[in-house]
Amino acid sequence: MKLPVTFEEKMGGLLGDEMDAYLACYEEPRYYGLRVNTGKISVEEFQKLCPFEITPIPWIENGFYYDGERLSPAKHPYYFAGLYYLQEPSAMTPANRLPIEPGDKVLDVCAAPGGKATEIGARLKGEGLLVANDISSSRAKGLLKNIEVFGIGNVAVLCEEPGKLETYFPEYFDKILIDAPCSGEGMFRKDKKMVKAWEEHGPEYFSNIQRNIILQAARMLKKGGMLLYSTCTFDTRENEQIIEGLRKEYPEFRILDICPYEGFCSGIAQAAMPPDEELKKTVRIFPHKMKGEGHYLALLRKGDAPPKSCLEKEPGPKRKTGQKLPKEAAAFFKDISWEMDDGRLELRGERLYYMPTGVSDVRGIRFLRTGLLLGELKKNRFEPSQALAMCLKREDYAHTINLSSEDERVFRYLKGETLDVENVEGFCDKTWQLVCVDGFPLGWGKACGGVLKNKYLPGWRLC
Ligand SMILES: C[S@@+](CC[C@H](N)C(=O)[O-])C[C@H]1O[C@@H](n2cnc3c(N)ncnc32)[C@H](O)[C@@H]1O
Repeated sequence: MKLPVTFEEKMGGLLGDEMDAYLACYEEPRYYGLRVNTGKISVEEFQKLCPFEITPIPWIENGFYYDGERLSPAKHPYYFAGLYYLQEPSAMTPANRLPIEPGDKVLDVCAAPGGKATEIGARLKGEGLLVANDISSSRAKGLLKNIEVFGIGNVAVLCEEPGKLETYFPEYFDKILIDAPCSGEGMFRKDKKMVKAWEEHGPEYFSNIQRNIILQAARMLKKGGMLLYSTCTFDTRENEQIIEGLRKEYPEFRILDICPYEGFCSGIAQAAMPPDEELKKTVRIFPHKMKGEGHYLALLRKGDAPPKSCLEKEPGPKRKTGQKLPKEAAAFFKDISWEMDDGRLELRGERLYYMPTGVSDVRGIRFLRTGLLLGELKKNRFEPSQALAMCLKREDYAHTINLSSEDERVFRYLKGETLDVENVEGFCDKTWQLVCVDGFPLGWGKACGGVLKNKYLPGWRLC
């Protein structure tokens, strides 16, 4: 693979004797990874169920390698059921090493398409709040879809400049993840187009953006909160020097140790002026040292106090919009076993939402979604949403049609076709049916005279 000369010179300076081993990696195939959605299934259960070969990624409890040259896990029904996300192994590390607790308020500043936000959402276990933001509205649409497929309902998906966000969320979040836009040097093997992009916009260009984002994020973090900064590039201007810039501006930020793995390399103390030994606590992932394409990560705490779990001690602003379940929806929700808090219901036009606790008013911010869209009120009836289907467990809803992943009707359902379901266990005429694959919800159908009218979201259908 042809690499830019200036890039090779720089890497030679960074790696010294290891440069030959690093360059040899470009002759090897790239790594493919799959991350289990622990919000839907345990790792053990998934390993039993998984129909193709996977091998554990040693530093990520819910991460696995698969042979991406031979297999297409994105075409399997379990992917549509949100049981896993496909992600390059080293890119799994930032969200994995940010300690998330259910109940935290977490901001993912640069979240699209959701590789880290989906993991954060799974680890919140439905408690607390995930604010997933991306400046690009087209990328934020993909982010929303991935969050919905994963069944994450305690969420706000925003599409805003971090500089504007900070006026709404001063010292608001317990945890913040910045997976910064970067020159992508760790992506060269995975995607050759990244080399050309690097030549157009290199480390100098991105470091200016990163400097601003990290300072804006710092102001949105509570005292005692944790911030994880990551890139998929090797240049010190985008990595250690960004951390150093933050600490010069806000000396209360302390660098924390990151849960180790034998293949991790230390950050580079000499990248700072004067050299800063603390930077050695930050982590570099190089492809010649471990089976991942390349990443940098730094974990920091703002001040000393431990972060407060926001929910019990500090309930969010009381919302005035809470209301009783509209009568059109009440009949439908009798079949759902959730205990719902009426105070969290919000009707906007015809759309009914279930709001997370602790979310502040986001009027004035560009957003794609706040809360879980439950469904829409039509003339005297209620249509449940795709997002609701993905949030449910099979046992949460009274009427389910469960098909085996080997049943060809699963693929026909995903393509949007009407299905013959009269002989399927659980079939019940004239009701909304939750269609499941091996017990995991895929979407809705409406039973009518022995057939199932397909209500799988048109934009998600298999082509
Ligand atoms: C490395 S990607 C994020 C990948 C994502 N975290 C994931 O794991 O799927 C960086 C993202 O930052 C977004 N971005 C670029 N400039 C930004 C800014 N100033 N504020 C917020 N997001 C920005 C880009 O649109 C891009 O989606």
